[in-house]
Amino acid sequence: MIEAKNITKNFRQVSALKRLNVSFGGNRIYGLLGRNGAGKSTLLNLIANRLIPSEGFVYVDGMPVMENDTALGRISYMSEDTLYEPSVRVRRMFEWSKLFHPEFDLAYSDTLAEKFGLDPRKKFGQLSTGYRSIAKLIATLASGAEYLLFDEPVLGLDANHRQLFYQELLMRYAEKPCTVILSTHLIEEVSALIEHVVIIKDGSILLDRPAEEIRSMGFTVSGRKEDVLAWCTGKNILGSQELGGLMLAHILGEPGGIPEPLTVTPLDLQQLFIHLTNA
Ligand SMILES: Nc1ncnc2c1ncn2[C@@H]1O[C@H](COP(=O)(O)OP(=O)(O)OP(=O)(O)O)[C@@H](O)[C@H]1O
Repeated sequence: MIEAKNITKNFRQVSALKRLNVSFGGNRIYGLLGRNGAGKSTLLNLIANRLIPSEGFVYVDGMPVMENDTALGRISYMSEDTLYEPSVRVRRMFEWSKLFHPEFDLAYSDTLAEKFGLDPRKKFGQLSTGYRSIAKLIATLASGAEYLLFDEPVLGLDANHRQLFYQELLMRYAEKPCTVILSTHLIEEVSALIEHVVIIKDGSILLDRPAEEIRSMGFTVSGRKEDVLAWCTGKNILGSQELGGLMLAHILGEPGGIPEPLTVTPLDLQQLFIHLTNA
């Protein structure tokens, strides 16, 4: 279990995290969501001991992460920042990772490199933006760590590579149980993967719930515009979309008795996110 207890992080005038308490564990896939500047990267950097909290502590399986190689060895963190020298070849980067993560699976990283079309003989600095992300993704997927942290993992990846990453992540997760934290703005793309949602707003936790529970907080009703509008009067509407004569309305609460011509589907995570983080 990763536990962030009473964490405050100040950068001069900016208070990035404010007395935040959150935990991640139980071999689940977490979606760490929040608008730009909410504090997601700061939280991940604190968990991975790349930043020191102004107040509070981070524990991994009961051990403080600060200057604790055993605790840190259980975490593999793919961050937006690049820690690798441009002159390092990709294969060498994987070999170095094995020094820190003894369970690192070099055969698996080679297989992944082939699947993504990444040439492991290339120097890190010669890679395109997308392939730099891919090299870092592979290093985390193959790390063998118990906790896999991804900060904007698919930044710069094309649609095919994004899909491949999600597939490989699920395969890795199925084969070797681990706790995954995915910080991303692509909510629709990851909503099927996420089992637990943590939303940060202005440095505090706004929502920390199983995805299933969130989906049952509301529903989406669709049908002919006039039927939807008539039925929705007086309901707690999060938002709506129109296409031709059809309309989708996202509503908080229980569906109750919905008339025949309308269709009900589970609430979309992205709609709820927009509603909760807009104010
Ligand atoms: N090194 C730093 N120095 C000063 N301020 C910082 C630093 N790092 C982060 N901040 C500030 O802390 C706040 C949280 O930033 P953070 O990068 O954690 O947000 P985020 O949720 O990851 O945002 P995004 O989705 O845009 O990447 C922001 O106001 C940011 O400007």
